Amino acid sequence: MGITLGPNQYGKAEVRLVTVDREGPVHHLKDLTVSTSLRGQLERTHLTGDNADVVATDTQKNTVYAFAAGGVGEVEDFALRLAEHFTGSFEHITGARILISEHAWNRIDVGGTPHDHAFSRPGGEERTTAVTLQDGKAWVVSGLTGLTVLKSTGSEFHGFPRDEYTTLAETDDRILATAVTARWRYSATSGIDWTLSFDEIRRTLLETFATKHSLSLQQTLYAMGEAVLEARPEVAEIRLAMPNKHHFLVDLSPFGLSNENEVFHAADRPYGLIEGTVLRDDEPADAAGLAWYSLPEF
Ligand SMILES: O=c1[nH]c(=O)c2[nH]c(=O)[nH]c2[nH]1
Repeated sequence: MGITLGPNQYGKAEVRLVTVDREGPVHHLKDLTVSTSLRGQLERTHLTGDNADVVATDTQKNTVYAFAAGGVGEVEDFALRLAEHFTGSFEHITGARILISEHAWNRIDVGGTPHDHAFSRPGGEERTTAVTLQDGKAWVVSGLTGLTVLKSTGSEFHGFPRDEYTTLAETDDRILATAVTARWRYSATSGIDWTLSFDEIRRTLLETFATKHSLSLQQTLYAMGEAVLEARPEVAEIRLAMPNKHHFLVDLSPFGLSNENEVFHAADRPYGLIEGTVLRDDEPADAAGLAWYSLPEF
């Protein structure tokens, strides 16, 4: 019986990086969490403790900060620069996975004017990118998390099977709420206006959620993915994870009151978790190859 080392990677997780880009008195902030993971011929350190091939995670962290000098630019380009640096500079490092979450800051509005250098943090949404570079081939999977949305009508759920454990009432008018996590794989790694693409995909996701009359969250998920693929040719595939943030009608009958679809309990847990991939016919599901391998959440 032999024992061998299987797939492995290592790096610095969650490097917190804030940059201030000064355009005279007007400051531009970038607030990122960057995780680096390197892959390659790393048997020596695992099997014998010989660290000759190990780019220290401390070095990886320092590289992230050093590369931020002079400007981060778009997160996709920053991640590609880092991945190319690590794989290009160290012979035994043949692959890199760089994850970046970008935390938004909005300018504080002072008397109707956006302030030059004071910002506020909008709620929990993040823009994300995951760049994978392996043996010279790169993939970009970008996305967003924490995009919390709710529609107070335009959602039904009925026609599901009933057995002895089914208590859920059928409804033709319910609240539909979710916090969207979306990740999409780009078909190229250059020649794409990343921010424009992100903004348009986000807008398409929101508009479809708002306007598609929903018979299930699954149907809404598919419609959102389909709309993105129809609108954005640069996207090869999109994966969505959407928790069903249940809003249950409160039984007011003990108080002699009726509830005309008006008073709800916003439940925390458990929640339905609806996940799905929407693909192009001409892009087989496994075309992603290493793009998705060991990505958190998918
Ligand atoms: O949109 C829904 N999909 C489900 O699969 C489901 N299951 C459930 O209890 N409520 C809902 N709602």
